[in-house]
Amino acid sequence: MAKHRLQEIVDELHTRYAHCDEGEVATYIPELGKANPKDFGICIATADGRIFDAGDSDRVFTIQSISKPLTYGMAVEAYGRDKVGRHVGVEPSGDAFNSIELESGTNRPFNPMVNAGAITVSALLYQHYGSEALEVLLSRFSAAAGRTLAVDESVYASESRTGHRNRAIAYLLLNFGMVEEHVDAALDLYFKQCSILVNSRDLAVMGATLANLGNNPLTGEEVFDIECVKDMLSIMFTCGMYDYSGQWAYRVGVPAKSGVAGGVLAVVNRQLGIASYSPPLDARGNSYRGIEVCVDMANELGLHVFDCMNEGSSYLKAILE
Ligand SMILES: NC(=O)CC[C@H](N)C(=O)O
Repeated sequence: MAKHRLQEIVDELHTRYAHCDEGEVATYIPELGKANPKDFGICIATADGRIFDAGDSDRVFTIQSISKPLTYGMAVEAYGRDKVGRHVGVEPSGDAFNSIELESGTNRPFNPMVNAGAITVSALLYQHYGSEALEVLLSRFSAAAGRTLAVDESVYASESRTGHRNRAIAYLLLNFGMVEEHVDAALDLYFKQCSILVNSRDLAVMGATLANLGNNPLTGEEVFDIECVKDMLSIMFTCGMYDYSGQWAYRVGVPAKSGVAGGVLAVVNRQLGIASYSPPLDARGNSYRGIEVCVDMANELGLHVFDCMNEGSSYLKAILE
């Protein structure tokens, strides 16, 4: 039987970038520095539950900032958009992910995709769920991935021991009333959510769950409320790749989120979850190969939301038939 076009493309892209050695593995969280820079996995999950993968797509790594859109969706679900909006904005910051800058006038973090915004969101979740927050979060992430996920205790301990900058950000947020008391518990939740172990396949299925309006296409489980999915994807589109978000929208043109362990998750609305894993990062903290793979895939499959091949998603629809 002929290879499916999506299997062909993941295989081609894996071969194309297999020997690329650009980028540096993150070491500011010491445990992340142990990653093998050669690890490289790509996975596509379709909104109707098919999987196409290549390379080390089963290799686990910590989700890091790719947790941020998921916790944001959970907070919007728990509190509603207005209340969450009083604590965190929706504007791209144009700054690095760990910037201490807050929005002038409101003192809110710019958006939930940078650390300041994500810590605020974790604080809201802690306030809502108390000591059960981690369990609630793990079960939601697991439902999105379609398998039981767990925290990598050594990455968590490593970040908790060295995360002074995030601690400073959290106390600044306390000073401005963006987070309330329990700062240390909120930070602990944030460090743990970043340390959840996933593989590229898990991320792709999470992406397919978002693409499929919040319903996991492999398990049939309703994971996220449809209104929250709209908010999650909007913010991933404008802010998901930090200070590369403008270029990403220009070159790839779909919502996405990266993490410092080397994961990238992209979503083609109603159609695909795309994930890659490659630990070496560029200067902005995005996986070097992850960006290249997504740029090429977007060009070759006409994924960009404004691509002329993408009229009514017809090109991809035909491939998916
Ligand atoms: N960009 C990232 O993935 C950052 C997440 C990391 N846990 C941090 O807070 O620094």
